[in-house]
Amino acid sequence: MKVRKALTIAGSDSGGGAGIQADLKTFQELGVFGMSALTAVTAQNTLGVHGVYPMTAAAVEAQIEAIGQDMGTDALKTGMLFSGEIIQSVAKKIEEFGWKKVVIDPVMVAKGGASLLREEAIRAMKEFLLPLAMVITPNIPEAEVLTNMLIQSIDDRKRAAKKLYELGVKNVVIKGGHSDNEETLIDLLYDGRDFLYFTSRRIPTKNTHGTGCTFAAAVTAELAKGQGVKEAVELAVNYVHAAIEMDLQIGKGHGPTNHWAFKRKEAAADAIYK
Ligand SMILES: Nc1ncnc2c1ncn2[C@@H]1O[C@H](COP(=O)(O)OP(=O)(O)O)[C@@H](O)[C@H]1O
Ligand SMILES: Cc1ncc(COP(=O)(O)OP(=O)(O)O)c(N)n1
Repeated sequence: MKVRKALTIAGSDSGGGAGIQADLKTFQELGVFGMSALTAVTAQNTLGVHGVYPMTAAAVEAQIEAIGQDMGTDALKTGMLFSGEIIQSVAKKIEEFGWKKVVIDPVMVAKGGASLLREEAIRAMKEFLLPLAMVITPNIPEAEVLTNMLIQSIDDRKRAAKKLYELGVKNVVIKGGHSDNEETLIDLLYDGRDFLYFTSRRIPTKNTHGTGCTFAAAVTAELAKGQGVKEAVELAVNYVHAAIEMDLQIGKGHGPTNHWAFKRKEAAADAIYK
């Protein structure tokens, strides 16, 4: 059996719901071997971010180098990158190792409002990282920052997706969690030619901490297994939906999602149809 590998380059969430913890749980659940390069440690729980302690760019490079020199990876994702300097180091290493299945989750702000990316880093992200992306997965506020646009309608989102594509990203997913529709959510995929709409029911819950990380990690895991972008995004939409639907009720604030849920749902469906 060939073991598929996926790398996350992201920050640590001590609360376990977002960041590298969410990524590694998702990789494991989807059957790929997870590896990590840490960009920052956050002291975080369901109530918010209480401290951010970035790694040096040299430490981030050394971790990626260690993985690239020995194990390699079938796909990678980036999450919290914190500074322009770290972004440049990450982009340099991705190019050096010639990695192509690159998923960029342009993490900027945590749910409670804490900044996870310095303002000066946005330019570096657009200049150095986005041209290397096979897939980018911004939420609506992140897409607004990256395109300098106000996004209120689906047509705005389509225009923003085209702008991001023009920056060199091969596939753009603008997620719909922050839209004002209380019934349904649309995650939109643009591949430079067609728009695809993944529609799901909005689940009324405050326990959505780490949904963005989990979504991008699921896309990465599927790409690592050899799936196409459309199939990977479709799986990610379903994976996150199950994780929100069967929430865990942990903590006093915005609780984490349930990374076991997707497999449990699949197992239950298998049992029914046996
Ligand atoms: N309340 C919800 N019910 C169902 N799906 C949701 C809900 N909130 C977010 N999602 C899904 O979670 C994923 C992440 O969405 P979004 O909230 O836009 O990103 P982020 O977590 O990065 O802010 C998307 O697939 C979105 O459709
Ligand atoms: C360490 C770390 N990385 C990323 C995030 C943001 O995660 P996201 O999935 O966008 O979830 P919310 O913060 O919006 O719940 C984070 N909080 N911490």
